[in-house]
Amino acid sequence: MKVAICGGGIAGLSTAFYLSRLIPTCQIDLYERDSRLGGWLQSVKIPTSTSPTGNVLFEQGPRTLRPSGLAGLATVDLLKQLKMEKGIKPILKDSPSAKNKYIYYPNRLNAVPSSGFQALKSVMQPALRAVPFALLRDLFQKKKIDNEDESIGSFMERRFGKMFTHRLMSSLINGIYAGDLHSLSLQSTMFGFLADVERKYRSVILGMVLASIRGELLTENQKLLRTSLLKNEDTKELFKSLQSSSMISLENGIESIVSHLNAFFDASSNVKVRFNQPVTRLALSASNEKVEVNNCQYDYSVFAMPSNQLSELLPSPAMSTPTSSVYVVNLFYQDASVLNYKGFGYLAPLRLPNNPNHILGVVFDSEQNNPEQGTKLTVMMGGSNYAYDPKSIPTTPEKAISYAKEAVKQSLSIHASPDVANATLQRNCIPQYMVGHQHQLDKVQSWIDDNLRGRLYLTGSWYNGVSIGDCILNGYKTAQEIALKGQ
Ligand SMILES: Cc1cc2nc3c(=O)[nH]c(=O)nc-3n(C[C@H](O)[C@H](O)[C@H](O)COP(=O)(O)OP(=O)(O)OC[C@H]3O[C@@H](n4cnc5c(N)ncnc54)[C@H](O)[C@@H]3O)c2cc1C
Ligand SMILES: C=Cc1c2[nH]c(c1C)Cc1[nH]c(c(CCC(=O)O)c1C)Cc1[nH]c(c(C)c1CCC(=O)O)Cc1[nH]c(c(C)c1C=C)C2
Repeated sequence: MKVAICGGGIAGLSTAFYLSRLIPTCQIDLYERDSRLGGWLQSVKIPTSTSPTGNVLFEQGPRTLRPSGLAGLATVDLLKQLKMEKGIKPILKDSPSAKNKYIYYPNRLNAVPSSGFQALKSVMQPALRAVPFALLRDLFQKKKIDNEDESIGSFMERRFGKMFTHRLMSSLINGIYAGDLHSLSLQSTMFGFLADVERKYRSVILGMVLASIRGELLTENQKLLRTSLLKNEDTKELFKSLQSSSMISLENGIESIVSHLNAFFDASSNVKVRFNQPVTRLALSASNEKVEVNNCQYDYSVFAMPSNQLSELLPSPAMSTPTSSVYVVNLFYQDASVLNYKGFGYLAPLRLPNNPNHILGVVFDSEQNNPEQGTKLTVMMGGSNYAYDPKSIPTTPEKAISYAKEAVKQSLSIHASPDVANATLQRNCIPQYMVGHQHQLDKVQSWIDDNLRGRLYLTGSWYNGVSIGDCILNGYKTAQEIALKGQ
């Protein structure tokens, strides 16, 4: 069997890895248009004399992995298979970094409640005073009468009221999708399960408790994937040991996953990585028995590229997943005491007054991984605001760094200048699953089934889940489906 995997981000890489393990006789060609693998996984080490390690490790993209849930199980399995468990830096659930998340509103940090009791106390904070009333409101709200998809904002306002939605939920959506919760689909984002809970139980708060107790939060297919992943005793043991952690980071940076995968492919006889080879042609062969990628024929192909490539390569119905762009500014201070907060970081609500540079939030990186023994922050700017106001995109990295310094001065009272600063504009980096995303995806999938005889698989952040864990899980699932067909 021959398989082409199009795209060398974490989605394509994990698909290639699992397929190579499931079918050692399968010849796998992985096409990547760039000279590097990893896509948005971008860890950089910048030399500096201000750190005892001689450099400072910055994440220009993702930095944390979720070890819980089905996507978390797939992540842990991949880390175990790659023998990376020793490099895992767990962030324990009861640590300040996990418990302390903040909302910046209107001009101060508000600690997000991490327990029921704290939720009641949150009336004392401007950003969160609606929380207790929002939770009460949900208990008496009627449920939606139809099953149509709606925006996260519409759902949250209906269940929990406007203030809770604007101040807390819009911040959270900034911190995951860098998006506008009034445009994003409830059904297709990580909150999709809430629609099912409301349909079945009316109250979301009560329903989540009952659904979790009854094991209803996973579909039958997901339960099969979980059983399959847990068959590996080593994975099961590592997964169990990480359940006391809310997140994990990796000692040598998130991109170390890519280096381990690359080393695996170099050592394997059945995976060929085609660097600097963009996929420019994708079609069913004349015999209808093969799929052609560029000028080679394969039994199956896996599409792990941005959805805008779909309409360039196939006459399928459009899959126009919009995207948001984020300016990522990394700051390092040799002084470990410049930050007066312990926690994961803070997020800003969507329409924060006096936020001309569209600050989305700041990650307190040195709280999670601090070999440099200083203070490390990542300021993220833009998101949906850059789409509404493209002129606000900083025209140079220096400008972005000055905006980031202004933000940490205003929000964290950090007046010192950073010893090392790094700014990267990540254009079109986070897919925006708009209302109706799943309906669009279904149309494309049925076109592919009809016109490519099911020989093309879609995976990646553009389709069903933006987290690294979602991409790895879908890579595992896709490899299993191809292996099943190849039997
Ligand atoms: C700033 C930022 C912070 C994030 N933080 C987190 C986090 O903390 N935790 C988390 O779980 N997730 C996080 N994410 C999300 C996660 O990083 C991404 O969703 C995920 O990496 C996407 O992987 P992918 O393989 O689907 O796509 P991509 O990484 O986009 O990879 C696609 C690959 O396809 C290649 N390609 C494109 N077109 C072609 C072509 N025609 N031919 C050949 N190759 C092609 C590209 O060069 C690229 O290598 C973050 C994302 C960003 C941008
Ligand atoms: C300030 C902007 C952003 C921060 N992270 C991201 C943006 C745009 C991107 C991002 N972060 C996470 C994911 C994966 C989502 C998932 O499905 O797991 C993505 C795409 C991880 C994450 N970040 C926050 C949460 C609650 C999560 C998911 C759950 C988890 O892993 O625990 C919130 C959050 N993000 C940022 C900050 C500063 C912050 C909270 C204070 C940065």
